[in-house]
Amino acid sequence: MTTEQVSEEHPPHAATTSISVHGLTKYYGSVLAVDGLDLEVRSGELFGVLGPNGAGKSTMLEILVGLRERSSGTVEVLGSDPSNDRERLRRLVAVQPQQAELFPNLTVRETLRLWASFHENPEEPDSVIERVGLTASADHRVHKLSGGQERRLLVATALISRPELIVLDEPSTGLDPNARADLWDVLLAYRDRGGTALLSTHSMEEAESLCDRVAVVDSGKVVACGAPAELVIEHAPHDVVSFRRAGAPDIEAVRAIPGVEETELHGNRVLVHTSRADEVTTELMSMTPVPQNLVRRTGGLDSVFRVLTGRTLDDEKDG
Ligand SMILES: Nc1ncnc2c1ncn2[C@@H]1O[C@H](COP(=O)(O)OP(=O)(O)OP(=O)(O)O)[C@@H](O)[C@H]1O
Repeated sequence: MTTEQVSEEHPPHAATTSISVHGLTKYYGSVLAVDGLDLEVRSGELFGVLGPNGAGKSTMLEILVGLRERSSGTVEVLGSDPSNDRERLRRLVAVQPQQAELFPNLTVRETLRLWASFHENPEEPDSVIERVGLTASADHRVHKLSGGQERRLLVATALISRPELIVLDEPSTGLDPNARADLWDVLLAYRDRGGTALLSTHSMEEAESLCDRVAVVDSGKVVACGAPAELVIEHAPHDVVSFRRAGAPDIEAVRAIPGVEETELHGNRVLVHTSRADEVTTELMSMTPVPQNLVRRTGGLDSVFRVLTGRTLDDEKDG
């Protein structure tokens, strides 16, 4: 694709920042859902908001696209305040909520023709169908599609308006690994054509595999922001060797193994942080009793989240 095609597809926005949020706060009655949140999304990036259930992700996205009023703070999306300039943003921003509804008896092509009719300068439905990998299913009715195909059709309904920005709330929840990978390819291709995407997720794998930059949120606040690899190097550079807590070797003996930097009890697991995972694993396996269900992994965004909040991405907000 040439540079001219890119700019034709998504005329560059004057600023290089697509979304700018400062001190965003949202109360539901006495519940503080978003707590002084700051965020900046650059044009042309795939930006992830990563956090556990209840962290305030959906609330934040809804405020950004003008579906919900904020309690305080400033928000600028593509140069507009979503509270005052909904009409303009409706033309430039496509939104995919957690639960979107399609008409089950329409075919894929009919669905996209219908969605195209809502917009002034839509894309050609067949071209979008091809881009999301649904050409072979173009005449299939929506109720016959697999979960992954349906999700790609939803993204297609968002792409049909040639949005400058696409906002997706947990786009791959409930999909199997292959369907997720297909969906990620569609989003990456959109980004490569010059589009900007903001998505929420509670999957560290999705954030690591898909996103250029990630804001890690907890209890309505950004606790870290950056490229996934940078966040891991900064906050969780060690490997983690973990094993079942029940029947584990004496924890003091584990701590005494050369190379063990830190040990942690988490749920029913013992977590051992080390930058010498080979030697530590060998030592652990020679102990009595032998650690059970031993797993070794390099630090990832889940470790970043745990280091910064003391909880895991699977924890509920008040869990
Ligand atoms: N309409 C509402 N009325 C009252 N409280 C709400 C409402 N919507 C969300 N909340 C509360 O606000 C907090 C943030 O919820 P929100 O749905 O924004 O988080 P989330 O990170 O998107 O979680 P999930 O992944 O479960 O959707 C939670 O404590 C939630 O219970």
